[in-house]
Amino acid sequence: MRTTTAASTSQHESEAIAREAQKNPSRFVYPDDELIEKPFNWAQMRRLFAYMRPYKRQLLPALIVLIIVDTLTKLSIPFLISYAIDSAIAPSNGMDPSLRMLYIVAGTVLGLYIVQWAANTYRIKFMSMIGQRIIYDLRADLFKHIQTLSFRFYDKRPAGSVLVRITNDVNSLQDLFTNGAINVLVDLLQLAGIVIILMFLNVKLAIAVMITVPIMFVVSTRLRRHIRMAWQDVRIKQSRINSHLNEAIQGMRVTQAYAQEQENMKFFDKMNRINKASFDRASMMNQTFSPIIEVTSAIGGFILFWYGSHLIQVGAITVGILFAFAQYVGNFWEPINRLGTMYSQMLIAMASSERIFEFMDEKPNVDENKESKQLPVVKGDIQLDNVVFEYEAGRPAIRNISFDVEAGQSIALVGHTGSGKTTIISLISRFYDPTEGRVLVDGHDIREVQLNSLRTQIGIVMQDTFIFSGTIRDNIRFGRLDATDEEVEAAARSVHAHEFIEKLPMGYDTEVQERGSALSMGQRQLLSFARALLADPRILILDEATASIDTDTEIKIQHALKTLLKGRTSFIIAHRLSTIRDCDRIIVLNQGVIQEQGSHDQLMDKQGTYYGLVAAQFKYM
Ligand SMILES: Nc1ncnc2c1ncn2[C@@H]1O[C@H](COP(=O)(O)OP(=O)(O)OP(=O)(O)O)[C@@H](O)[C@H]1O
Repeated sequence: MRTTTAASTSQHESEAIAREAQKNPSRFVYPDDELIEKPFNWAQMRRLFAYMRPYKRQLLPALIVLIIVDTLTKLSIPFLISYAIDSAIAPSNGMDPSLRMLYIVAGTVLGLYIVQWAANTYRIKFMSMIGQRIIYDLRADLFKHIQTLSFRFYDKRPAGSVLVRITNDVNSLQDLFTNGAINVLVDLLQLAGIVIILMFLNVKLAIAVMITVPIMFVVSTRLRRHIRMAWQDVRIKQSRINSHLNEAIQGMRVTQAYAQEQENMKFFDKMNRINKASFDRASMMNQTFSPIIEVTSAIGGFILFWYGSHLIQVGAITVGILFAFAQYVGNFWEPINRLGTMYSQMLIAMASSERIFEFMDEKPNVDENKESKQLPVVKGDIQLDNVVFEYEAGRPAIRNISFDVEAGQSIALVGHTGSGKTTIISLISRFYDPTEGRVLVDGHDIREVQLNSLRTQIGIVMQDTFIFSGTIRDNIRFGRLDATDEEVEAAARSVHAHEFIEKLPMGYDTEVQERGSALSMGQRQLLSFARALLADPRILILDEATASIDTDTEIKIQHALKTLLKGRTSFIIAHRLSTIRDCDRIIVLNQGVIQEQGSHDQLMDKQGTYYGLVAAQFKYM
């Protein structure tokens, strides 16, 4: 009954969500969240199990010992008991019952149980240790890889959906590695052992009790696909919740400022309920495995005792053999049941590993190859040669941009919002590759040099300065990790950050929270100036970097900027045009093309777009 209720509730909700999704698609649909249906994939399993390879040496001997101990004890105990029944309790050959023999067998069985218990305890401990290491490796690999992925990758995906793959998807593989993998071997071996022994004891009875196995196999095979799909659906719902949570937490200030908490809660609640319904459905399907096994084992038990007692009556088997059969058949369902659980675990692992490997196979759009050479220390000449760039195919953000910048020059990029300023500096930093044309630094096409050697020579100060959790000192030192404390302080002094840092409770050792929420925008900006100065790059990019600094600080910083820019090629994007007056050249962009360029005075004389922008700013001052 419950299945129907949960399923119909979920369907009802899904329809409601789908209707809302049509009205507001961007909040629901993430491009990588479509249900991917692929057949059970051995290549993928092999790839996953390749993570066990480094531990092969530790794993193999322990595995062999454990398998032997566990399987042998499980297989020999019923045999011993059956022997005790037939030769010590109720001898079928007319001899007297032997109490001594009974004690010996009972003692041996007890000993075997103890050995089995010890082997199992060791197996669990050992596997959980190895399993944790494998998960650690997998997570490290994934993180290492996503760090190499380009801006295009992150443009397409919400941060939460990336997060969920590193956390949830990797976690869901834990069970597979800590319990599953090794159990499969033990269980398969035990099954084979039991079948052989049953056949050896009595072929007819063995066939009779195993008649139910093919029926069970067919039923469970049919269930497979549904279970796998259901678990994929759960992951998708979870990914959506996480993506939404991430967005909600980041946008909490805006939510509270607009008093939209209730609206947000309603939205979250809906997603949460859908997630729960999806989980209920999947786990319910999962649970159908056990009842199938139980019913089948009950039928098997009935056949055993019905046909077994008939065989005793006709003298084909002894009571001891029937007892051994009962024990073995009991032991037979146990591994099958576990294999069923294991199969579900594999299905979950399939869904998760599919998503993990999808990320791992994602190639960085901005890549280097074996021929990429180290960019030598540059002077700072920059050339854009007929550059076109499209974020989305067919919609160029910039078109046919060409300009030459000599080392040491300062260039301002000016233009209305969306005119392509940030795009140009993203191309110079090689966050993206041009769709057409080339970007050259000191005559080297930047696609042909190693990324690291390029980026270490470029310093970028963005408007939305990223402050990491850690001390103020750590944050400045992020520019150059081997800088001494004195160098950190000197950089801070040069950009007038030292004054406010000194006033903080612990000075340079003050801990700033993630994203520097306890610092003002202007203070964060000063920190990033110090960070850039410390890095001492040949090329410096300031993207709206002075926008959040008050006029008073700005005057101070203008001097600091002069020091910062001296001898470096620099690109400055500023809406506040007073800050770029002294630049060697001002490039005015309009809808992705260069409209005019020249010095401040030249452009003012020309009375074109730049003149219009300056006049407009004056008017509102
Ligand atoms: N990640 C992106 N994906 C798709 N389109 C983008 C992306 N980033 C920018 N664009 C588009 O490219 C064009 C140029 O954007 P760009 O950010 O370079 O403008 P900008 O001059 O720096 O604007 P602003 O002054 O507002 O920062 C715009 O039309 C913008 O919508």
